[in-house]
Amino acid sequence: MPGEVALEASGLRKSYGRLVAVESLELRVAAGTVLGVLGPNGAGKTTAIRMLTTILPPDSGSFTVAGVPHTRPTAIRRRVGVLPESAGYPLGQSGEEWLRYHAELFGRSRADARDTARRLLADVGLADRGPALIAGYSRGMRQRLGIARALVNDPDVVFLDEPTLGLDPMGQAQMLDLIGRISRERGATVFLSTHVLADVEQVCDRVVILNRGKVVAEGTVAEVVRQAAAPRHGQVKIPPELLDRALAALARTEVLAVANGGGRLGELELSMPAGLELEAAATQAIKSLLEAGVPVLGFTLEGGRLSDAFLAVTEEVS
Ligand SMILES: Nc1ncnc2c1ncn2[C@@H]1O[C@H](COP(=O)(O)OP(=O)(O)OP(=O)(O)O)[C@@H](O)[C@H]1O
Repeated sequence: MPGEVALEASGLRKSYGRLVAVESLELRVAAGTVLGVLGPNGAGKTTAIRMLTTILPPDSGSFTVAGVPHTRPTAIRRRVGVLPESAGYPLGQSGEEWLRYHAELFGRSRADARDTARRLLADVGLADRGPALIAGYSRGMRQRLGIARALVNDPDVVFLDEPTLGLDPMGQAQMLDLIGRISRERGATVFLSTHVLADVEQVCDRVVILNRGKVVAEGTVAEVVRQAAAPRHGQVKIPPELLDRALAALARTEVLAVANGGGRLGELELSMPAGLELEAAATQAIKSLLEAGVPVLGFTLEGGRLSDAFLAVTEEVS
């Protein structure tokens, strides 16, 4: 359903007693998007997922999932798949039995449920482990089984709460590959709650940063970095013997410079202050070096870092 809106929320709010967990959530997510939802601990990510999957009723506000309004929770549940933050698994069942059971819960016939279970096990790289007891699965295998379970009903929107938590690098890579495929091969929309900024940079089309229950930044990774007015970074290479002269020259500009590796390599790490045009800052730095008689042997500018943007939009109030 390209061009359609998969997820929309307006003024969504939830409090636990006096604590406001989600203050006023505004979202509009196009179908097929992999949306990364970032936020410090307690920002309201899990609460938002619980509301959008109809587990938790909001105090106020409204939302739609795959075009279905929140007033029809049963219809929404048929259209979503969820991998909860700490999913529990029946250790005494095999992966295939467990998936078959869930496929039957969604109304599939026994034969269809068995085929679905086997197909999904293959999709998540567990084809040969389907008959084995879940008790013997590694954490990464359990998480992939959890994704398979979230897909038994061919959902339009898949909610994943911290899916790479506790996985080793291989497990993380497999999980990220799987997340990308959910969008590419199934056309489903993914709501990915995570603390891992690198995961977002790798698989997400768009990002939302939540802080204290509110969206504080939204857009593509590049847009969020720009909106956040985070500092930008670069590196300059100069002859090591001219290090002091270079640092003195740069100290007269608005660019902050620090020598890498104690200065032996002649590499300086540059930090351009937020608010200063990147090109202007770079020009200023190079000009001041050349005017001081310091040859510039190399110069690179990095794209904005999501980690800096994250800190810039969350640190002043946390
Ligand atoms: N059942 C509950 N009862 C009371 N307070 C709760 C409950 N669930 C969450 N909270 C509080 O609501 C706030 C938001 O919690 P939530 O779990 O939604 O945040 P989160 O962004 O998912 O956090 P984390 O990244 O740590 O998982 C937190 O302050 C949390 O302590």
